[in-house]
This record gives sequence, C-alpha cells and structure tokens, in this order.
Amino acid sequence: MTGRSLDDLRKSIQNMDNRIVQLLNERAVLALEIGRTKADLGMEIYDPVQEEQVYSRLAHYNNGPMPVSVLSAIFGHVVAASRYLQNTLMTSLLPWQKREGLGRVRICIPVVGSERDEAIRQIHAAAPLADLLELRLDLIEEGSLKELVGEIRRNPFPVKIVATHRRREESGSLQTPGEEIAEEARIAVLKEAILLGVDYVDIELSTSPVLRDSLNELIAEHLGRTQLIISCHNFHETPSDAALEDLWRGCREAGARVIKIVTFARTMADNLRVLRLIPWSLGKGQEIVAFSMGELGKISRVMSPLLGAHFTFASLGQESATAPGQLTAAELLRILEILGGNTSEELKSKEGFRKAHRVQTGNGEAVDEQLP
Ligand SMILES: O=C1C[C@@](O)(C(=O)O)C[C@@H](O)[C@@H]1O
Repeated sequence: MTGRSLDDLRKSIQNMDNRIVQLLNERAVLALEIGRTKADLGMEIYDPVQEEQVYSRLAHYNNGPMPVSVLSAIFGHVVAASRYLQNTLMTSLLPWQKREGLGRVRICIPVVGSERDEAIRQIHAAAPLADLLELRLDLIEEGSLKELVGEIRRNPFPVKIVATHRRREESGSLQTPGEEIAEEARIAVLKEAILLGVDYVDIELSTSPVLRDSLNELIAEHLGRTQLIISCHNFHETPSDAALEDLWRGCREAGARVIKIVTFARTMADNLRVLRLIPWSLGKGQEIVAFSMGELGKISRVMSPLLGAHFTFASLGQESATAPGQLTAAELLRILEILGGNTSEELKSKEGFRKAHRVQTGNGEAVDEQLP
C-alpha cells in the first residue's frame, strides 16, 4: 500500500493519460511526416518488416510489469493508427476531387486468408487502408463469420463490411470436382451475414432468382440495414454494349441497391465501354461498381471511382490479390495522388524531372512548366 487516497491515485492516472495523449499526437505528427516521405519515394504505406521491428524493439525495452503480449496489442492499435493517418493523408491529397465536388474514393480490400489467424491478420492490416473490407467467404476456410465480423467491428477504424461467397462459375478459379458448395449452403452463409448486420451482401445475377430474392426478403425483414450488391463477372471478355446494358437492367430488376459489373479487358477500348456505364447508371439514380479486370483493365480500376463508382477494389498485398489486374491499395493511392497533381518539392527540383517538363514558349525559348 502506498497510503495514497483513491482520488489522489486517479488524479495521477489522469495526468499520465493526458501525457500519453500528447505523446500519441506527437507520434502521429511524425507518422504523417513519414507518410509524406514514403509518398515522395513512391513507397508503400504498409511495411510489415518495419512494423515487426517496432514490436521487437518494444519487447526489448520493456521492463514490466506490463506483459509483452499486452504491450504488443496496445501498439498494434498505435501502429494501425499511423497507417490510417498516412492513408488519410494520401486521400486528402486529391485536389481535383474538391474541384469536381466528387465524393471520396472508396477502396474495398478483400480478406482472403484461408486460415482464421491469417484472415484476422489481414483484417487488422487492411482496415486502416480501406473504406470497406470484403470477406471472401468462399476463400476463408476457417473461422466463424460471427468472429470475423466481430473482429472488424472491434478494430478502431470505421470500415464497412461486404460479405461475398462467390459462385465457382464466377470466381475465375477452376471448378474442382466434389468441392462445389451447394447453392443453399452458400446462400445460408449470406443470410447469416445479413442477420449479423453486415453493410453489403454480394450475390451474382446468375444465382437462381428464388434464392436471390430470399436474400432481399430477409434484408427487408431486418429493416434494410444490409445493401444488396447484384454482381456479374466475366473473366474472358467485355461483352457488347447492348449485352452490358442488358446485364445492368437484369441487376436493376433483381432489386440491386448497388450494381456490380466486372468484365475482362482484351483491348484498351473495352475499359471505355465498361466505364461508360458509371455516369449512365448514376444519371438514372443507380449506384454502380464497374471496371475491367486483367492487365489492360488496371486503368479502369483507377478511373472508376473518379467517375463516381460506389467503390473500387484493391488488394492488401500482391499475394492476396483476388482477381487479375487488381492493384494493391498502396499502388492505387499512389496513382490517385499522382493524378491529383501533387508533385513533391524534392521531385520537382530534380534535374531529370525539370527536363521532362521543359516547355517551349511562343518565342521558342525553353522554360520550366508551371507545375501545381
Ligand atoms: O467482384 C469482385 C471484384 C474482383 O473480382 C476484382 O476484380 O477486383 C475482386 C473480388 O474479390 C470481388 O468479389
């Protein structure tokens, strides 16, 4: 016993909390500075090796009585907060969005870890970078849906949840005999997601109408908290304009809150045909996600949110990409930042960069281009 009164002890704790808040903010300022430097160097925000070093340094420094496991859990949030701030910094560097009055670019990161622990790791790594997390329930073999949803809700970053149990026929992977999950069982998982109050459930237009409608009915019974995404995926080509519009109409008639049309780009022009659907759909008051997959389709993943798509997909890392041509979230943010005209002072001062931006004036003189 120290002999100090409870009030006195609490006062000391309060002072200490205030100091911790101040230190956390000082740390946040440094993290933002690091974010800017990473952006200038074209580095990814998420750096697992560096994060590991933070934890081992702390374990080494720790003299107790705080157990290392608890300290690591606390710093897990601190590190995630830095990533979140760096991500916010990147997205706030998009001046044309302000000019055009467009909404913020929303990024959906799929969670695919086949083992429970890996799925949970991905949730915590992706949440600070994402606006939505897509639980790819067809690719997560272990872990209960309830646990994963709970894990997302408990993480400190506000992210919406998309529940997807992709039909084999539309997943881009080959069907393995005996592996296909019965349609009823697949729908049952999505129903569980609705009962858990996830924000979106994704169901393919090609699913039997009876099963599809049963999802919409359940959503209505639960006060419409969950939004139904009705999706179409074509891993081979981009169908004709008329066929794309037919797919759009099919999704609309099936009661989609958000229509999702994802095709494969065989030519650059395919991107234009898919992207055209976005302003066309928004003009009819219909939320939509539309882009093309594949190497040639990468550009459409960047363009679509700029045209007003409800969200775009990006992966946490290259190894967890769920579709051809999917960029990592860090790559996507970097491209958006570059497109936003934010060129760092350091880069601008480099000779090669200046040469590349030397322009001819009317009288033939070479001068540096005026950059934003
Ligand atoms: O439908 C989609 C889009 C996607 O296939 C892509 O191309 O990014 C990725 C999937 O995880 C998601 O369900």
